[in-house]
Amino acid sequence: MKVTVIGSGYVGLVTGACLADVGNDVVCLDIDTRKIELLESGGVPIYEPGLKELIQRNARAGRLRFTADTASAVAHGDLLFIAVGTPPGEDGSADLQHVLSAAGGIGGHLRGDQVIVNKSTVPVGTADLVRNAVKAALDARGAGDLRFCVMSNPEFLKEGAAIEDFMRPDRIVIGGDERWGMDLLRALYAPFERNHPKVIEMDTRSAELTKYAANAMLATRISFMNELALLADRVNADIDHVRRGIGSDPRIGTHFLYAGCGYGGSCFPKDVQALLHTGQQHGEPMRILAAAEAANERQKRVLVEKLAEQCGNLAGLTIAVWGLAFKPDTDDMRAAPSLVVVSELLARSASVVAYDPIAAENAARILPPSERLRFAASADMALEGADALLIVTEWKEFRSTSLEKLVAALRLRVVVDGRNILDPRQARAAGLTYLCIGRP
Ligand SMILES: NC(=O)C1=CN([C@@H]2O[C@H](COP(=O)(O)OP(=O)(O)OC[C@H]3O[C@@H](n4cnc5c(N)ncnc54)[C@H](O)[C@@H]3O)[C@@H](O)[C@H]2O)C=CC1
Ligand SMILES: O=C(O)[C@H]1O[C@H](OP(=O)(O)OP(=O)(O)OC[C@H]2O[C@@H](n3ccc(=O)[nH]c3=O)[C@H](O)[C@@H]2O)[C@H](O)[C@@H](O)[C@@H]1O
Repeated sequence: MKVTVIGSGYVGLVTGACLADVGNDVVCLDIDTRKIELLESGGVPIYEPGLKELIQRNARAGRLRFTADTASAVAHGDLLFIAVGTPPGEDGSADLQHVLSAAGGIGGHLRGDQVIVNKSTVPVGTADLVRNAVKAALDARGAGDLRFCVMSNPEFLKEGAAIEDFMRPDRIVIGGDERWGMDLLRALYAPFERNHPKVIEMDTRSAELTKYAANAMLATRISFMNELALLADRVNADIDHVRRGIGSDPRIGTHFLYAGCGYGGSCFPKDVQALLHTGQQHGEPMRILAAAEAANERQKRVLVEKLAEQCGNLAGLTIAVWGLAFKPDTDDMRAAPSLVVVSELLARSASVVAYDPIAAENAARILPPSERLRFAASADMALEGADALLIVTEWKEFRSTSLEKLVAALRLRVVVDGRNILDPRQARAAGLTYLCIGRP
C-alpha cells in the first residue's frame, strides 16, 4: 500500500520504517529540512534501538523515502498518517497547531479517495477539527468534492522498545465512522496480527479518549506505587516485596509497578495534564488523576530530600548524577525527572557532575554546563571528586557497578538510588550509606 507519514519524529519514523518493513511503499514528510537531509543521507535524528538499521534497510530497498515537499508527499499516500507533536499549551491542554497545520497541508494537496489517520495523541473531538481544516483547504482550491475520511489510530509504543511494540502490538485501536476507511486501515495492519486478532474497532471519539485513558491509568499506577513506597520507608516495609505480593494477582498484574523517582517523558506528564484539562472543560474534574500528578511532582524531589536528610546542607558538595534520560535506552530528555533533580541540587548550591550514555547532549541543551554543572564522559569519571552519587535512570551499565569502587570514590560514601537497582544489603556491607525508594 502507498503510505505517507507526516512528522518524522519518534512515532513517525518508527511507524514509517515498520510499515515499509512489511512491504508498504512509504514516504515520510517533515517540515524540518535538516532532519530530512540527515535521513536522506542515511542518518537518524533520534536514538531508538534498532531504528537506524531498519530505516537503512528499507531505504536501500526503495520502500522508504524522506521528503520536505508536502505536495508530493500528500499525493503519494492512500493512507496519510499524522504523527506530529502535540506539546502541552500554557494551560496544560494539548497544543494542536502542528496537527491542524498538517491537516491544512493535506487539504492543499489531497488527490481524493484518501484516508487521513491521526496517530498523534489528541483530545476528543480533534478528528472533527482535522476534517474541518482539510475541508476548508479543499474548498479554498475549489476541490470540495474530493473524497476523504478522518480516522483515529492512537499509538501505544514505548520509547526504547518502540520497534518491538509496533511490530508486536498488544492491540491496534482504530476509531472511525466510515467503513471504507476502516477496511483500508485494517488491511494495512493485517500483517501485524499474526493469527491473533489485535484490531479493536470503535468510533473516533472513543479511540481518542482510549489513548489518554491508557497513559493516565499507567501514570496513576506509578504514582500509587511511589506513594506506597514513601509509606514503606516510614513503616520499615519493603516495596519490592509488596510489588511481588500484589503483582501476582492477575487483576493487578506485574508490569508497571516499579517505584522510582517519578515518571517523565514526552507523554505521561503532558497527557495527564491534557486529560485534566479536558475534564475541567467538560465539568468533570479528574480527581484521581490530579492526585497522581501531584504525587509525581513530589516524587521527583524525593532523591534530593533524602540526600539532604543524610548530608545536611548540600552547599559546596559535589554530587555525581548517573542517568539523565527519562528512562533507559532513549536520548529523550522531555520532562525527565533528572531535570528536577539537577536543578534542585544546583538551587541548593551543590555542584553536579552528570553522566548519561546517550542523552547527555540533549540534556546539555536544557541544562547548559556551568561552573557548577559538568557532564562527564563516563560513569567512573562522574565519580571523580564526588561526595555522593544519585542514580536517576536505570541504564544497564549501572546495574553491576563495583561497590568497592563507589566506596573508594565517594568522599561521603553516600548513594541515593532512585531506581532501586543496587542490592541494599550488599551496598551496606560494602560500607556505603545506601538510600533507595521504599526498601529498608
Ligand atoms: N514519543 C512517543 O513515545 C509517543 C508519542 N506519541 C504521540 O505521537 C505524537 C508525536 O510524538 P513524537 O514522535 O514523540 O514527536 P516528535 O517531536 O519527536 O516529532 C514530531 C515531528 O513532526 C514534525 N512536524 C511538525 N509539524 C509538522 C507538519 N506540519 N508537517 C510535517 N511535519 C511536522 C516535527 O518537525 C517533528 O520532527 C505526539 O502526539 C505524541 O504524544 C504517542 C505514542 C508514543
Ligand atoms: O504515549 C506515549 O508516548 C507512550 O507513553 C509511555 O511510554 P514511554 O513514555 O516511552 O515510557 P514508559 O516505559 O511508559 O515510561 C514512562 C515513565 O514511567 C516511569 N516508570 C515506568 C514504569 C514503572 O514501573 N515505573 C516508572 O517509574 C519510567 O521511568 C518513565 O519515566 C507508554 O508506556 C506508552 O504505551 C505510550 O505509547
